[in-house]
Amino acid sequence: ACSQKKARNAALHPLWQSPLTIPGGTRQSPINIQWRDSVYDPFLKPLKISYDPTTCLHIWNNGYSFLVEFDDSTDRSIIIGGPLENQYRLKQFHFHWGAINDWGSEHTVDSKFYPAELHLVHWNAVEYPSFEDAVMEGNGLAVIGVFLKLGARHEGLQTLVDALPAVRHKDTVIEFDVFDPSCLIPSCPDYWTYAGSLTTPPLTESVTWIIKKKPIEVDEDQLEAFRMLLFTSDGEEEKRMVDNFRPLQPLMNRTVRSSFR
Ligand SMILES: N=Nc1ccc(S(N)(=O)=O)cc1
Ligand SMILES: [Zn+2]
Repeated sequence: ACSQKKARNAALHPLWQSPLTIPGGTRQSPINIQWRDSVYDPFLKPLKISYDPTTCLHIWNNGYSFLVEFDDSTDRSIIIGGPLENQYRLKQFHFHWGAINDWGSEHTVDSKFYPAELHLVHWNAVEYPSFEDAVMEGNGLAVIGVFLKLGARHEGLQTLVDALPAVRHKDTVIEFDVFDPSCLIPSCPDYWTYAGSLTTPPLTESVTWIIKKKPIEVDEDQLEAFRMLLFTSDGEEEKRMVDNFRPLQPLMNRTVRSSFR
């Protein structure tokens, strides 16, 4: 059994091989969201999202996902309201997905996996001078999670999908100068929120998670386009970029709040 575990572990991408628990972690992510255990909080405000599409910079493959990065030197693309004390600046968004449609998301709802999950990463530029500083603070980051489900083709996502062949290998980048990520966020205002962490190293417990209740629909070809990306650099033995999600973490002493009854 031990040698089997070693073999299975060796099959994992280096990022997820290390014992993925941080000592003393009490608010790790992702978690299963048990709908019936979430607590409606009438004081939660609607989340206000205002992105400036011209703050979009580039897409790059960083070896564990593909990231669309934004110019976060000003407050042009921000979110405010919801569970947040002040406004947070958009820095990047990325996805997590599976090798097949049965899994791929990081969070689950009533133990159901979605084939993929979008993360829009924001940082508290009101209280901290940089993203790197905010990553170390309990209220430093706010990440909006959006589930992707198999269905109709998503026209807004397609502009991203068309660019993916250009970032197939790790550490490749392509300029991407106008994109409004709000087209990837469901119009339904309902969300769950809880205190959590980054789901990849440094795994710091600095994230206010805002998980949208409604998924967006994407089609099979669009999911397949994610799966043709590679973890590996040009010239290395190819390893398909799939199953780049962290295992579920214990809820411990946390309550998931809902913005809806
Ligand atoms: N180092 N930056 C990171 C930003 C966001 C995430 S996640 N997957 O929690 O949104 C992980 C790492
Ligand atoms: Zn993520």
